[in-house]
Amino acid sequence: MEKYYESDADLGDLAGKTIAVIGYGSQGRGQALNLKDSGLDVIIGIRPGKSREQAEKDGLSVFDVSEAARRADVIQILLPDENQAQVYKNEIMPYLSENKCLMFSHGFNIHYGQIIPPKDVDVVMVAPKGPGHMVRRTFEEGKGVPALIAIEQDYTGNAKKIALAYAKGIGGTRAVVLETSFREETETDLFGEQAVLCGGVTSLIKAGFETLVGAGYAPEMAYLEVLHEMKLIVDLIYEGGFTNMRDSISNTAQYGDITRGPRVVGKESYEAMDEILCEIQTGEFAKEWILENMVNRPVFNALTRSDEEHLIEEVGAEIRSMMPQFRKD
Ligand SMILES: NC(=O)C1=CN([C@@H]2O[C@H](COP(=O)(O)OP(=O)(O)OC[C@H]3O[C@@H](n4cnc5c(N)ncnc54)[C@H](OP(=O)(O)O)[C@@H]3O)[C@@H](O)[C@H]2O)C=CC1
Ligand SMILES: CC[C@](O)(C(C)=O)C(=O)O
Ligand SMILES: [Mg+2]
Ligand SMILES: [Mg+2]
Repeated sequence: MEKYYESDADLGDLAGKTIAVIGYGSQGRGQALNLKDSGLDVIIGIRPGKSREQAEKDGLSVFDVSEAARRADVIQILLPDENQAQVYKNEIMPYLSENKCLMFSHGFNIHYGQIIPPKDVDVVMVAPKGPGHMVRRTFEEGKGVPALIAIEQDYTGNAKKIALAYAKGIGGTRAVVLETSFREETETDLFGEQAVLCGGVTSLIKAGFETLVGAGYAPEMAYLEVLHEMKLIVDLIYEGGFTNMRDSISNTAQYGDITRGPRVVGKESYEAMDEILCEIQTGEFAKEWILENMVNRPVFNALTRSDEEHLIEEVGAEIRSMMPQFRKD
């Protein structure tokens, strides 16, 4: 894979260009503030509401989406994936004139054909591999979150330079920028969040918690054991891989880890992962998610509510309120 660092990217490639960040949520805010601090000309396209108020409070130039799209040379779409196609069609496409650059941080809408841009624009991706709040926090600490770039259309011949300059502007080249394709980013990102990072982890934590509480242990004990300590263990893996984590834990824990772990994530889990990946590759998941939004998200809402009401959330809120590190005041 091609890898890029600070010296491979030139902020000058965005000199004189206006970047419109469309949407001011997790990624929108993080990326826009970093771009501004990098000295680039950034404006925000957003509907009236909470996000718009926040962007104004942050001192950014704020416009309706269509006006921002009209003014911009680079249009970075950071709306929820499920809203992008409609906003694109009504408020962006009419202003997407020749030579502009259409940018994404996730390939869903391009890869699954929900947005089909005209041929006379660049279409690129700059996708930080981390939550938007961390994109901002890490940048403020003088570091960066790794990012992916992908080039879907290179009409101007400058698409890669623009993508690299943008990645530098948000701090990505301070870590590393990898070049991929829209397909590879979309499929791996969906798989990662469903099977491992979000779906896998929350299901694992819930299963451990329910097993301990079901066997009569105190919910507070179960929470500290399977949720609170999760971050401490994952931090060690993040910093230096499995070996680093295993250097830190007891030999008893390590023996339990390597002999019992594969029993928890066994054949059935591998089969489920294959199935989930297949649903992503065939577009079945994308179709399900698009249709779910068309009928006002009955499954999304019911399952979210049920998890919000889970005992682990109640116990967690109580325990965190006792710990100074979690107090917001
Ligand atoms: N969350 C993350 O960390 C990551 C996200 N991505 C990708 O980045 C993109 C943005 O995701 P994310 O940052 O999570 O999105 P959020 O849900 O956090 O924010 C979406 C923003 O879009 C605005 N918005 C929603 N609908 C409209 C509309 N119809 N017109 C105008 N503005 C609208 C929201 O404003 P309002 O307050 O008015 O609702 C909000 O400011 C997605 O493609 C996602 O896959 C990629 C990597 C990580
Ligand atoms: C892991 C979830 C994510 O893919 C991300 C923060 O990278 C997302 O879509 O939010
Ligand atoms: Mg992701
Ligand atoms: Mg994602």
